[in-house]
Amino acid sequence: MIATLDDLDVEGTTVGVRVDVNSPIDDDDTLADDARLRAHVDTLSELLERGGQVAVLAHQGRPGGDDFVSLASHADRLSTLLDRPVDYVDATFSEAAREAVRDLSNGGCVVLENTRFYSEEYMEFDPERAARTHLVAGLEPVLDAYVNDAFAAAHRSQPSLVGLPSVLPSYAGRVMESELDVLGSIEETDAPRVYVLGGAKVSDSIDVAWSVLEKGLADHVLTAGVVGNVFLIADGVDLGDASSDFIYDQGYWDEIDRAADLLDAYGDRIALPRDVAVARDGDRHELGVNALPPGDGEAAMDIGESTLDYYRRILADAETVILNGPAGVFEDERFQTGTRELYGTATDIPTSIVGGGDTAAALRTLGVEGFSHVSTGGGAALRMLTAESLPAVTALENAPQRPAADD
Ligand SMILES: Nc1ncnc2c1ncn2[C@@H]1O[C@H](COP(=O)(O)OP(=O)(O)OP(=O)(O)O)[C@@H](O)[C@H]1O
Ligand SMILES: O=C(O)[C@H](O)COP(=O)(O)O
Repeated sequence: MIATLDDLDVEGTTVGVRVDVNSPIDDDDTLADDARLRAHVDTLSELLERGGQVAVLAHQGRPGGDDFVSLASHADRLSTLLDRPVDYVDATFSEAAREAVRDLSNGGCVVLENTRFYSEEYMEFDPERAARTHLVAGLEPVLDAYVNDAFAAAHRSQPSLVGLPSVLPSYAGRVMESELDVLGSIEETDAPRVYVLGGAKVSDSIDVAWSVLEKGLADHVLTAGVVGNVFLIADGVDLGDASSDFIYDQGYWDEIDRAADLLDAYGDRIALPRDVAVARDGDRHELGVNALPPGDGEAAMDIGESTLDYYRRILADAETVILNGPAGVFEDERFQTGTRELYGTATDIPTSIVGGGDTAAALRTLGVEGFSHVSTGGGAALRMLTAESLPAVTALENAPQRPAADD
């Protein structure tokens, strides 16, 4: 059983809140998109309005990446979104950070520096070992409680996610709570249950497909995007050099064998595209799989109309649909049809759940709305959709005794 903000006596309490604001970054190293920050406004406002003092912890990017930047601009943006002053300190657990946290008054908020500026935070530990890291030792003395709202990072076993809840009374924030409510009960959703796997993360999608087919969670798996292309090749279709080279360059060539094994084991429940769209003379041009390979240099960039008809027929009987990854290269207007139509059809199904940060952004751009739930998580959502536990969630479940709630 995980405690929530309803169980926390907030007034006068100093709370470390782990959020996931890992976002696209502009050339000047500042935040380019605030969607992930906006998701955490409810949790942070509630804590501040209930008289808490909040120290925000988060990572941004990965060491070596162009988006591995300070959280200064995140703090600025958060101040606007929360409509109150938000401090920022360029330290995470040093004396300067502790001083900034101790200086908070009730209703005060400080953003600490990118947790991954410290090497331990980019390692995976078991919770007990994570509790003995510098970050946890440095922050524990100035925090009374810990709130984890970072569902999108909950598949990582890193100190700020599993170490702090080992030593502090711990609670799920509002984002975490709602994600767990929906994604934690996939097994309880009504069947027939259809998984739609698109996008470009082929290995992850094949893992999900294995798991949900093996566990009997999926009545059908519909493939699209690069995932669909890999399954077509695994099924013996010649997609031509452009698509094959792309799959090879992305490091997914070995996945073709895994896809073939999956087709051998569960082929009757896996649906493959019946046609694809390529760019020909500058326009979208659809080709049935029997007409493949496409011309020189033509890559399969989207699913076509006959695939959409086929998938719509399967979806017509579904009670629950779980979707991850776009059906095509939605960044190019000519190849948005598959994603817009397939996801649009899914909104008519009683329970429709979307996972994947890029997918959520694509749907916003395409104006497709009306799902039962759009997850803030990419990798974390995928893992939950296979009904597997997440280390940061387990850490919350095992967190120590907590003080009584406000009333
Ligand atoms: N047929 C295709 N060929 C090449 N790329 C494709 C194709 N179909 C989809 N894509 C690409 O897949 C990418 C998105 O896939 P991805 O798996 O990263 O989505 P996601 O799961 O929503 O993301 P995340 O897990 O990062 O939140 C897009 O950039 C899109 O252009
Ligand atoms: O964007 C995400 O999926 C999360 O913030 C986790 O980031 P990571 O994959 O770099 O650990």
